[in-house]
Amino acid sequence: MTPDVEELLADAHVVRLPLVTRFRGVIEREALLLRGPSGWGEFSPFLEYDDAEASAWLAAAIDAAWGAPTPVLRDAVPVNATLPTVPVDRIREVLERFGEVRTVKVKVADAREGLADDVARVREVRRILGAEGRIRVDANAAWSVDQAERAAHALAPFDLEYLEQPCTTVAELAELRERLRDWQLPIAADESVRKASDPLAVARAGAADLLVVKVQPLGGVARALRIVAEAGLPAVVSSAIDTSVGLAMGARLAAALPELAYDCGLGTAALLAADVTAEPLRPRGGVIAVRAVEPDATLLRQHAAPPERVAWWHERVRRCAALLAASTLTAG
Ligand SMILES: O=C(O)CCC(=O)C1=CC=C[C@@H](O)[C@@H]1C(=O)O
Ligand SMILES: [Mg+2]
Repeated sequence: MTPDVEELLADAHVVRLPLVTRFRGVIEREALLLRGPSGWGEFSPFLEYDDAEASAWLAAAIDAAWGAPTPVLRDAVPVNATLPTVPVDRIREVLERFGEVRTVKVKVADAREGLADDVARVREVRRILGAEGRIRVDANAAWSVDQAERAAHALAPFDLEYLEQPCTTVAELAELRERLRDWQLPIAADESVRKASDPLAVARAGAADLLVVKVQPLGGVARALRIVAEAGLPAVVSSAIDTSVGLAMGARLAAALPELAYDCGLGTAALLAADVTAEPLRPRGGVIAVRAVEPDATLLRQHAAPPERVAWWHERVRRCAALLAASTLTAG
């Protein structure tokens, strides 16, 4: 059932949550939460995204709040810690927020820094985790093929689990994968899946060893499951720095995947200084639970975005809903 826009906005709440540290250049996260007959959904495309891109995120929120829930195969999902580009002396404090995790994703290739900063951060994470820990790095498409190859060499002593979206294009990823063939350093595709007009192109080109999948940009759990199945590659479910409502959507996807070989990037409630529920989906013992999340009315009020931002989000929902009505994305 596809609700009309008035139904979508009938029980919608716009929140603005502080982060504990800068991430993607922001220190606050805005999200619109909406309630339908199946529960709560989150609509939180980043502010700079255009309506065409944001409308897939709305389809995911509608799927969560109005759709039939997908059957799940597990009740907990192992997660990684996510380390933003903080100075080395803050690493321990940020990682402690995630509790006991065996895997850390380190953000690298920040435009304000150089490779030496990335190496220093990864070295410190390896020191903290010990030899058994797993470390992956995420360059958010910032490197050229040469830069990525150089970084792979510089980071080799720290035994990386994989390199996430080192370069922008599928062709670049394919070339890098070829150059790293003897290194046994897998390449994960993130932006090449979630921002691509064809999310399967990267798999078809043999340009990645695994996919990072996010429920909102892929248009919902069912659509993400189909993409993973058709790609035929291992998948890591990750958040978009969601509130606990969005993380519950991610946990449902992770819990529905037939195989889950990697820890998922769903521990990010630990990066929020506030959440919409008194029981956030924060990692405990290296996992998050697979369960529904009900926002707390007091917290929704306490973290309500200013009226002009609420109006902005409502308009965005209206425009995206119009786009969805004209497309086939909500058809399943
Ligand atoms: O995967 C994780 O560990 C957490 C999520 C995460 O890193 C991201 C969430 C949202 C936007 C992105 O910049 C970033 C990513 O690229 O994976
Ligand atoms: Mg990424």
